Amino acid sequence: MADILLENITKSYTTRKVLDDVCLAVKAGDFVAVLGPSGCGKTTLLRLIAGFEKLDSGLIRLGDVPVSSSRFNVPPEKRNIGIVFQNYALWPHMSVMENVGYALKIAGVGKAEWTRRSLEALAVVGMEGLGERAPSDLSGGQRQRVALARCLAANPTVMLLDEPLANLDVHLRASMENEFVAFHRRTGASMIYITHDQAEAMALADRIAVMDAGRIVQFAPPRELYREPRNEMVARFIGNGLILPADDVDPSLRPGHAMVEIFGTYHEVRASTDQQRTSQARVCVHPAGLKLVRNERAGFAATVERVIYRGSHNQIDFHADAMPQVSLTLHAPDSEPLSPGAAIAVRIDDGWVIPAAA
Ligand SMILES: Nc1ncnc2c1ncn2[C@@H]1O[C@H](COP(=O)(O)OP(=O)(O)OP(=O)(O)O)[C@@H](O)[C@H]1O
Repeated sequence: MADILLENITKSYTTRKVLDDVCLAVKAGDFVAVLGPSGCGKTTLLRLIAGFEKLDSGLIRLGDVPVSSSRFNVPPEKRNIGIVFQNYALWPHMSVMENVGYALKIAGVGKAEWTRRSLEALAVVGMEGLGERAPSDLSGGQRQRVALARCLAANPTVMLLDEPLANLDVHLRASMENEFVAFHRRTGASMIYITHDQAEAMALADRIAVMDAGRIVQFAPPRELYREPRNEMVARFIGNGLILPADDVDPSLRPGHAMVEIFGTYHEVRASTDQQRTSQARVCVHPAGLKLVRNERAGFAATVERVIYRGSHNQIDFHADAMPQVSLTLHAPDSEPLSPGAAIAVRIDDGWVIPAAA
């Protein structure tokens, strides 16, 4: 395992800046997800770490070794990095065993040794007995397992995964998620996992770097991103965050909290300990933090738009009467009979004042 350190990385294609002063420190053995919308620069970041692209400025270190700068670029095969791509990148003319053992073979490892390590790696990913098959005779999930076994056999200190589950169906995705976690535990490799699926990132990673337009906006554990998003982009991207306008933000009540006025009623929400008193702010709430209340003075007035039965709860889509153009959502027990058009009152049980831009 190795630390991965990115210092002030900048990369442009022609005149377009794709990565803009990116800094990231991944501790040895950490599982980090890089999450962001399409085109924000995730794959470019990964290709720079792997050594497939040269950076314009900044420095990348793997462990203690500087591997990329504007002046030098250690080639990919000298970085001891394992890579798993979305399209598996298996060689179609080779058997499963040959695919898994190929890197060891060309590195000069003897046949007995590469066969032993390949068999062991295949067993770890539950593919024993399938070594003689051709990749074309495997399912998508099995191919991804072979790609994982290939990494495992090479025993890398750093693993990069670029949307490895994107081509798999929902059930396979869930079982492969477990596979990745087990793989990480077993190898202790530092892992960087690229995805645009926030649920996947939350399920897998110790920490998530949220990217937007070539920058890392926030790098934090999943819980912190969900509860304390640094800006509106992160708030909306993680856990279906909803943004509400707040007036009269008063943090004097107790540290880490603030009283805010939202749609004419007062609510206590969480806030940064250095939140200043201000006349206007934006508050992030999640469907789970909004509650129906019987006493209409205890919540803001709202109107039900749609009720969707979700088994464990009903999803209530509604709008605040003070802001009818924006649809909001809360979860209510199935015992609560509501129809579209019903007048309701909604209290904010949990919310977070988004810090003012620094
Ligand atoms: N070789 C290239 N030449 C020119 N532009 C490129 C090249 N590779 C990527 N880009 C552009 O750089 C930007 C970032 O691309 P990148 O693939 O890193 O984004 P991404 O976040 O991985 O997106 P996605 O989730 O869609 O894969 C995009 O606007 C893309 O069009």
